[in-house]
Amino acid sequence: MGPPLILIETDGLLFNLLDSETLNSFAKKITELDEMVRRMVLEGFGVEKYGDEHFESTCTSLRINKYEAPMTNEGILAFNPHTDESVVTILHQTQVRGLEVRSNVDGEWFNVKLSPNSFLVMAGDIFLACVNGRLHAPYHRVIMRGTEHRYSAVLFSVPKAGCEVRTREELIDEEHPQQYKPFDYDKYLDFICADDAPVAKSPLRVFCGV
Ligand SMILES: O=C(O)CCC(=O)C(=O)O
Ligand SMILES: [Fe+2]
Repeated sequence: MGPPLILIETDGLLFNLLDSETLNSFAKKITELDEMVRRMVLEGFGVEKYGDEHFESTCTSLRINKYEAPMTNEGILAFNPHTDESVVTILHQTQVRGLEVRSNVDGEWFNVKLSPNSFLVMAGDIFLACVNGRLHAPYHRVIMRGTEHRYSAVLFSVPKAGCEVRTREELIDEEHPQQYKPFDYDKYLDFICADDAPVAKSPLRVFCGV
């Protein structure tokens, strides 16, 4: 279950998304942030030499989500728990909170409190596969409460259609045995979108775990 895709106004930053010039410059800025983060991670793992190849094989897309106000203070699940099938996800939410991330330590869900001018950067399944599982792709969901609609803007970097995803050899060694077999991104999307897709904390592991 996901929220409807919309292009609509709201308060603050996202208000201007109706205006295509602002939308373009907003998308450009967060695309730059996405690129910077990805370069830093590749550098951090000492595989920056793959940067050009990596960027040539990926693209980005921006999605604006609207969540209807549930008109109750009981938490309503508005987006099922999942990890993103992206390389990197960059998320901005308006003043209505709702995003929750599950702690890797004790499994507790905690509310993400972003200041109005900040963005949340998360690794997705694809980055995990590229670096042999040596990043954490957070399990997250959206819980709605109260009388206000919620909006979020999310930039996903993803492999281009038909691109193979594989772990960089330099990141596989005795201490870090290979975690994922190479796979075709489109086939992974088919797998997670299928009616009988497994409900798993890491569908990637089910799909191509070694
Ligand atoms: O709207 C949000 O805060 C989360 C959206 C999300 O997780 C997604 O689009 O993958
Ligand atoms: Fe997500």
